[in-house]
Amino acid sequence: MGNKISGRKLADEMQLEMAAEVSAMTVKPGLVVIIVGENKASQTYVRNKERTAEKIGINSKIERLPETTTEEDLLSLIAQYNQDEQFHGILVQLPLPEHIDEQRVLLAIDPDKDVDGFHPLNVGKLLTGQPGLLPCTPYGIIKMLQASGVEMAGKQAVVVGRSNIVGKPMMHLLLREDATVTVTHSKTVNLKEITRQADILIVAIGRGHFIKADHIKPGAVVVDVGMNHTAEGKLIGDVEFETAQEVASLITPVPGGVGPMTITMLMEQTISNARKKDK
Ligand SMILES: Nc1nc2c(c(=O)[nH]1)N[C@@H](CN(C=O)c1ccc(C(=O)N[C@@H](CCC(=O)O)C(=O)O)cc1)CN2
Repeated sequence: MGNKISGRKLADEMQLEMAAEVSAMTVKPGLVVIIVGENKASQTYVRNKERTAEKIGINSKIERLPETTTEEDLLSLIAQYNQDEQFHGILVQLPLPEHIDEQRVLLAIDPDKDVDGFHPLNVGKLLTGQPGLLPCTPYGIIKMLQASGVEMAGKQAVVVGRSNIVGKPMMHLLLREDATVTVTHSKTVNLKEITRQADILIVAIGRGHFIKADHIKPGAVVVDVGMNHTAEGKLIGDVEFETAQEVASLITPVPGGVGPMTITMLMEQTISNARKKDK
């Protein structure tokens, strides 16, 4: 078995449609991305966001701040962009340096401009089933599953990982699609017994090749959110792709799976915010 879901291909298609939509808008969507420090992976992701925004016709501004930036300085920059009507989306790249309180920073972003969906108000809306801005990685995964014709209603979905960015919001989005959801994590006992029940297995545990073929029920749909670098510098997922694709009916690769969709959903939410201001 084994059939790759290309997030890259779907992302390219969606971005083309977005570019056409933006060119017809009277308000140019604006996105500001704030990055603090020199984290190499974060620098790459931010560059990719800038390139994608440019391709679509979104006005993007990158605020690159030094590692030594104080929490107060970061908060006052966010307050400035909260007031700036040119920007419909504000994103603070994570992780932040240790001396900055991440929750305080996320709380400072205007919830209506929180295109990352991390503000507690948007998290609460997701939890209570109200429309709101969504975390981009789980939102992108739902889009990929829908585009691939994967039925979620009534299916057993297992999420491996309980982060605020992926695992927890993924659980709520799958529930919204009427899946039956189990969330597992690093302290789960008998993990393999649980993952082998999954019709849909979402893996976001942050450990390279943690999930092997024998964790997977034959015919399951497997989504790999992992992004790990080997000692040789190779990018690998949380799932051992080569063996897993023999068992899965559909599987996302790393790279080229979930990652490009994360950036695409960020652009989608920025455009959708700008559309509210469009005549
Ligand atoms: N404020 C946020 N911070 C972080 C988020 C987020 O959604 N919001 N998610 C991750 C990083 N991330 C986006 O910011 C992200 C990671 C990876 C990719 C991606 O396209 N990856 C490529 C491979 C890239 C490479 O070669 O290294 C792929 O999978 O094909 C996009 C976005 C943590 N921080």
